[in-house]
Amino acid sequence: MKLINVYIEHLTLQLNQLFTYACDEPVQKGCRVKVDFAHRECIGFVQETDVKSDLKNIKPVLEVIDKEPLLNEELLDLAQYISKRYVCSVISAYKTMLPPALRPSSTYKKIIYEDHVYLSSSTLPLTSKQANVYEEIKDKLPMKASEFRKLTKSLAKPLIEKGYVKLRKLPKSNDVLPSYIEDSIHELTLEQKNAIEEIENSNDSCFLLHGVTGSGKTEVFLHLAQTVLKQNKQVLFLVPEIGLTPMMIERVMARFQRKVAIYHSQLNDQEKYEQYCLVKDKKVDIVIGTRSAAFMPFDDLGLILMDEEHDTSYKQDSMPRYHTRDIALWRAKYHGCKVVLSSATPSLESYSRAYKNVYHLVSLTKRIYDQMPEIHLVDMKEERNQFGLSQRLIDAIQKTLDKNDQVILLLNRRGYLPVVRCSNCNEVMMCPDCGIALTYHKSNDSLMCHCCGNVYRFDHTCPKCHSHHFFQVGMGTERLEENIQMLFPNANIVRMDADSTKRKNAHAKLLKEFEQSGDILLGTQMVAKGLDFERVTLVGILQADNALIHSDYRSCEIAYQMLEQASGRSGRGVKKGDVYIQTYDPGHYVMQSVLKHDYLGFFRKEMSYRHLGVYPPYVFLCCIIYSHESLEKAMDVALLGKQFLSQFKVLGPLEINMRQRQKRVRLIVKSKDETQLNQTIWKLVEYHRSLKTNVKQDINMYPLILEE
Ligand SMILES: Nc1ncnc2c1ncn2[C@@H]1O[C@H](COP(=O)(O)OP(=O)(O)OP(=O)(O)O)[C@@H](O)[C@H]1O
Ligand SMILES: [Zn+2]
Repeated sequence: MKLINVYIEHLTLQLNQLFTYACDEPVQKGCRVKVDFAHRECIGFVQETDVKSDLKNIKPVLEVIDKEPLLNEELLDLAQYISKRYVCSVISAYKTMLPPALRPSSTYKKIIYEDHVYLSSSTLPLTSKQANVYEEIKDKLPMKASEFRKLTKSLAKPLIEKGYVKLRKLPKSNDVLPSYIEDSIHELTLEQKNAIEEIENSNDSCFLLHGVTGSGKTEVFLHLAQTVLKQNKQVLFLVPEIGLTPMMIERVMARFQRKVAIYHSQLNDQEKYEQYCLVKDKKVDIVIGTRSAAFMPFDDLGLILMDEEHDTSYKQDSMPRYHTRDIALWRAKYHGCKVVLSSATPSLESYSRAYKNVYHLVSLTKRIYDQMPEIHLVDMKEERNQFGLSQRLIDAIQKTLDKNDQVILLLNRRGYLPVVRCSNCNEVMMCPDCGIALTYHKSNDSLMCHCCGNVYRFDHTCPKCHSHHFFQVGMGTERLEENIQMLFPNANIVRMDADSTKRKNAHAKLLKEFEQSGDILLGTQMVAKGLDFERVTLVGILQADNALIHSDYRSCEIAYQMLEQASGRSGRGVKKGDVYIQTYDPGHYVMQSVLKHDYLGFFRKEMSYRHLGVYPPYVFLCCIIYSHESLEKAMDVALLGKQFLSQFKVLGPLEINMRQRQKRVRLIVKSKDETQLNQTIWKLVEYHRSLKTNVKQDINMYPLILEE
């Protein structure tokens, strides 16, 4: 009997502990096996084969699930890197990397297959009717069996039985691609040409393409991709959010006129599996997708393009809490290819790396039509607020609609009322699990917690004093839509937020609708990103200060990025654009930097604050959250953790919002030395296990956002 070592997923286990089983079938590293673990059937992931062991009573493997490894050598190595860097289990990395249908979980889902009909040959006699149909259909094969039956009706069966056609099972397929559109070929601007040459002629491997909004970065991407595709290598286009995939897909398909693989969270399990196989079986050489697309099984990657590299969606906020940029850099190194990170508002981390020549900085300083939109800071202290809008913004909207141009309005808060407060007793409706105010959603007449997502029925009665009256203060996108429709009854309004885009392909549909017949697109930060509509000449940003109020160390960076990106949607074509930003704090350096489109000024100022406050990019952070139903217990264990980490500067323990009725306490660890931090956190995991406590310890290495 041969022995193998497998990873098993189990909560109480030490991270990455290996277990030995016996297996007489041939099995390779990276295959799944079914094993008996603690009297339960579990899925194990083979890590080592031909193992020697003196252990007695080694149990046999119950079943070998995969004949071939699910992950190639590169991805197996990548999982080790993720585990090490983010202090998580290798198996959690496998889970993230694989499409759900192949995940090493205990209840793995079956892939759905369907019959396809192939041409075969036979000498058995056919009736004339059968022969006629056979002649007709012969050239159209192969096709799906369901289609075949529709075409041949009662003759399907005899044709199959007599062996003229054969059935074969293939994974069920759904086409997720839009149809091709025409490409618009532009002559490159001088800056674009220089950028492309600089990247292609350089021996460096990582580039930061910093170009102002509307400077044609995507065109640079397409040219770089073209060169690599000609060498028969693969290209990966990463975008931060599903909302940005439709445009990228359209532009890439228009340019290269070929099938691409798409990967994002709105695909169902079957579709994900299919897209995964397209890459695995080398049927496509272009992949477009969000975070998880970074794990596609490429075998000859020639280029990675990461659009809007500053976007925080690139970091996964559940285990493994990886950042897509790290994955991109790791894979590029493995394949010996280039990575281009691009943004009009790079993250401070990336820009400072470019500053120090770790990344090669390439800049596009001008828009294609060379006019940045004009920013108007609207001081709301001096304005009458009508339905959340200032008169100046209302006038600007009217003027824009009169010209038959389009408007984008950003309000980064969804729902109808952000806080529901009883006007009799002042009671605020709260989420019992999270302890934060619930948002009223009018469309389904219910209250929703934007932290845990729970929805509560709302009978418009105060649970404390039974009054039926509530204050109507504040507004989310749902209410804004209502208000705007009232102010501009003839305008065609499209709303885009998490609620209106739940359904599959909703982003693409809403954007198409806006492009073809919309006057006003309003929504949350989704409308601030990447959109490229040349008729948009006005952007209005409401409650712009919201983003600044958070106490997070990165709030100002995120606020600046959102405001500058949203502004960047205005006046991208020949016509000049305007932007109205409604704020109570027009003097704030974030507002002043946006006013002048001054990224560098913002960068310098923000860096000086980070230096003073000792925050990234000057140090590395780790955020640790202890959760338990008892606050005291969570506190006690957090304090032990803090003691264990005494060589570092540690902030906390601090109580933060609870979740699922669990009290939560947070530590923030700062270190100038990345390796030392990583090694110590690994030791902390062991230390925590040795405490044998039921307080949960949750580790987030290099967190982007601390406030949860
Ligand atoms: N050389 C060119 N000549 C004319 N139009 C161009 C040229 N290059 C790009 N464009 C067009 O300019 C518009 C803006 O380009 P693109 O979307 O690539 O900007 P971007 O730099 O990615 O902006 P953002 O960061 O705001 O997303 C697009 O509609 C694109 O088709
Ligand atoms: Zn909640």
